[in-house]
Amino acid sequence: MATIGTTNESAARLLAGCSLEMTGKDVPALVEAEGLIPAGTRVNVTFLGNEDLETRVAAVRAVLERSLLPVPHLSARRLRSAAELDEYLGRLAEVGGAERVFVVGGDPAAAEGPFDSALDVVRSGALGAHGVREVGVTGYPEGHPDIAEDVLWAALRDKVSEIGAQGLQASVITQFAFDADAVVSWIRRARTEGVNAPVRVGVPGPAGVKRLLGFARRFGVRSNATIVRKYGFSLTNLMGSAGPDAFVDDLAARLEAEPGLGEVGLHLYTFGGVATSARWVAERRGATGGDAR
Ligand SMILES: NC(=O)C1=CN([C@@H]2O[C@H](COP(=O)(O)OP(=O)(O)OC[C@H]3O[C@@H](n4cnc5c(N)ncnc54)[C@H](O)[C@@H]3O)[C@@H](O)[C@H]2O)C=CC1
Ligand SMILES: Nc1nc(=O)c2c([nH]1)NC[C@@H]1CN(c3ccc(C(=O)N[C@@H](CCC(=O)O)C(=O)O)cc3)CN21
Repeated sequence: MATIGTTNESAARLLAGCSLEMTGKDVPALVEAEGLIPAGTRVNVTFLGNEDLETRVAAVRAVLERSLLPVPHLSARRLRSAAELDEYLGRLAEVGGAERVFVVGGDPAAAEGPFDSALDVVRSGALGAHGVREVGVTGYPEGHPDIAEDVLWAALRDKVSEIGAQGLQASVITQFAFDADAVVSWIRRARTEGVNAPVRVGVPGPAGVKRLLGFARRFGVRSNATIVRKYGFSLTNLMGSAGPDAFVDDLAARLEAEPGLGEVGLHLYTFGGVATSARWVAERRGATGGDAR
């Protein structure tokens, strides 16, 4: 059927440019995934509270050594001083991994240093000074448990316009979600808010159902029974694992039915399963006929 064929093509396109995410502890998994991840793939490196600067830099180097593009995260509230921001960006520039960063506010309820929000980090001017050219920021298709909707939209507009004013390229990665409909509505709203930066839709890679629902609870991501069943979870088998197959097909079909949403891609939160996610993308691309770049 023609419609299915076309949808498969757009799913393949989403998967072909898909970015991944890893923590400092995932370097062995990245090594295991060697050969499965196409050169030029963006790999985000998280900024967890329980990892230090050299662990993060080592992960960025591991990404670079595999001809992949590192996107190190900076967590505004976790930075204890402007000097710490400078030191990390300096180390990233030294190893050749400072071109792209992703800036988040950070989960701590209060700032541990001078930066209360991602915008504060952008405004410091430190990014461009260290050679950053692309700055990613967050998006929340289903809202944030502790931040009001109007505050989130104002923050997004302000960040994207400040990044542009500094001559840098803005992009958005959304918090993971299980409901493609909510995601598409959010992108539509972003465009009407004047946010025209490329959006990467965040979705969990294949992982254990219990683990995924645990992370969803921890980060305040909506996961009611209807939505998660549609996503592909089996709630009667919590020991099983679930992948985003249905979500990606659904998203691809919706994007195709609604051209004019601008540049939209995919981002996989791997939650400790970099190799599993890389294998899943490789298999799905094969299955849907997507070509390697
Ligand atoms: N979406 C993602 O992939 C990730 C999201 N986060 C979390 O998202 C939250 C906000 O980060 P951004 O979206 O970059 O917002 P942001 O830094 O652009 O801030 C937006 C507004 O919310 C306030 N804010 C920032 N962090 C907050 C927090 N933890 N609790 C309450 N208010 C906060 C800021 O002062 C500002 O007014 C943080 O909790 C952050 O840790 C953290 C890591 C990854
Ligand atoms: N609000 C919010 N805060 C975040 O920190 C966050 C989000 N949202 N959205 C998704 C991304 C992905 N995040 C993460 C966080 C931790 C691991 C992780 O593997 N952590 C462990 C294992 C913990 C466990 O198994 O429970 C670790 O080794 O630290 C992976 C992705 C952080 N992210």
